[in-house]
Amino acid sequence: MISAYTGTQVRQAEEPLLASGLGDVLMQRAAHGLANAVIRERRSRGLGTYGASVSVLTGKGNNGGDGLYAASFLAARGMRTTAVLTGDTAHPQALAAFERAGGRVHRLDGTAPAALAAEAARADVVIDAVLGTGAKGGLRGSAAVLVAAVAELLAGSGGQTFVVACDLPSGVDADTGEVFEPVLPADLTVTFGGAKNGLLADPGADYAGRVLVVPIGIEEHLPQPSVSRLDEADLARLLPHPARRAHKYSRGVLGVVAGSVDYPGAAVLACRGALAAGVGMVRYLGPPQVADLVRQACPEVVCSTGSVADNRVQAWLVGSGMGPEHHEQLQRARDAVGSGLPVVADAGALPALPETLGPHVVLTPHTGELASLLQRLGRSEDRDAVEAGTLAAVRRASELTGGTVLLKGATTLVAAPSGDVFSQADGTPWLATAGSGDVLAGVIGALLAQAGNDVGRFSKEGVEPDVRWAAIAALGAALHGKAGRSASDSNAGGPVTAGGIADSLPQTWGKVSTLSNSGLRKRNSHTQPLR
Ligand SMILES: NC(=O)C1=CN([C@@H]2O[C@H](COP(=O)(O)OP(=O)(O)OC[C@H]3O[C@@H](n4cnc5c(N)ncnc54)[C@H](O)[C@@H]3O)[C@@H](O)[C@H]2O)[C@@H](O)CC1
Ligand SMILES: [K+]
Repeated sequence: MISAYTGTQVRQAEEPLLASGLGDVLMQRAAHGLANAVIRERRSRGLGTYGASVSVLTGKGNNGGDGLYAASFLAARGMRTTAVLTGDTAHPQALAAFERAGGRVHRLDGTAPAALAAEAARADVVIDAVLGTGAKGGLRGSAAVLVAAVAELLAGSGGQTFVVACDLPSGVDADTGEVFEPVLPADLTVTFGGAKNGLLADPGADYAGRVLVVPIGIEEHLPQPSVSRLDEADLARLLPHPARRAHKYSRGVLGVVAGSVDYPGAAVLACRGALAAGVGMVRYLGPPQVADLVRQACPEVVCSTGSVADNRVQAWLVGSGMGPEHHEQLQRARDAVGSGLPVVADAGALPALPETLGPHVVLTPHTGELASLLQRLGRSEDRDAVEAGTLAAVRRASELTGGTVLLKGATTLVAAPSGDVFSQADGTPWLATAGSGDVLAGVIGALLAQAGNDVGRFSKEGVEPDVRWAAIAALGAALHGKAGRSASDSNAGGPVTAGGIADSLPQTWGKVSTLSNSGLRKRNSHTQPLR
């Protein structure tokens, strides 16, 4: 499990060490981690450090101090280092160490930002160490002009310069993932002590590149994380496996109320997603024409045109491929939610549900649907507002409905009403294809049917009973993302179809579930790139 924290949580964890006079030690550990990441990155590209150039954009706080110390370590490896001081002051000890190591200093104050930006953009490595967790808002004044100019020059340069964000890209809010432009997009973010929430939520994640967590000795003082990401070791432990004497009913039966005469394909894709995600059996309920199509595409599915009450299942999937005019299907969706069983509610079902739900009801909106949901609940957020602050929006929807809310996107966020959030970014942009969401609903439905009652499986991993629904949805998002990536890989990195995602699911499941748990557990996420 990869854990993320707010800036305040990290600063509070640092306090006991700062009180014992270890502030400079912590900073040097962070700086070592950053410098080592730069060296490793160059090595992985077949490049050395001697003679290569580094430019550090430096703020006046501790983030700038990290950057200056890191550059002084890199100078000791033979790199040519330049610092651009954006503030009127800089961390005194770190600046002294930087100058002792032979670094050149430019002061933004009094120098044209354009000239400094041009020099910085010619460097082999740019370290963004202007703002860290102490930032209030984004870059301002000449620092903003400098960073915007560097970003523009690098965007047009063909990607020769490697950009590393120190702790987080300056202008990304550590707590929320909101972005205050301009922000220099990083290839790699090296973050200290624990990941920051803003690196695991869009739009902040768009600017972070790969994220590497460097331990600095504060970890035992950190509280429960507010945002977590399941890694492959978690998937290996949490995905259910059939017992030796399992039968199709004990393995979980999923009822599917999806598709309509207008969108019959959604029913097929939801069923294919569910079948490929290990469920014991799928029962489909819907209009006769759709049921015929489902039977032809998936002979494994038991189809009927009956009611929810007549079907014995462990979980329901409702809503994919349904609109407000499909009254009979919507009534089935409401009945499924009324049954008290776990439900994944997608697309057309979202506007038709009661306002108050339980955490066992997993809603799966995209950003537009989440904005509509929030507006129905009396909030003013539109789609742009949701996109600008995905973490806050998904938490708010979960808090207001009492349901578990999964927001689909490049980063998929799943919020439990307790405020716990899972963030998964396992996929590829090729997953943004018609029908992909129907397959995802199928996967989550299948997992709810198989593992919804297995409280112990999740509590062993420290997941509270009411949060397990969010963990199951996050498992589904991870599996779906990895299957999409694998489908694209088998197409040499090319496009995938929703059906292709479903086809890749069993092999993806097999691969992650046979990973050696113990081996992965030892490779703790703290030193692993998050993506
Ligand atoms: N506290 C510690 O012991 C450690 C902190 N670390 C680093 O320290 C950072 C936090 O340091 P700080 O609390 O000094 O905070 P920052 O380095 O983020 O900067 C805060 C400084 O910038 C100013 N500032 C705030 N918002 C601004 C804005 N929008 N434009 C311009 N200036 C602005 C503030 O007045 C303050 O002087 C972390 O991100 C991390 O990089 C690491 O060295 C590890 C140890
Ligand atoms: K930074």
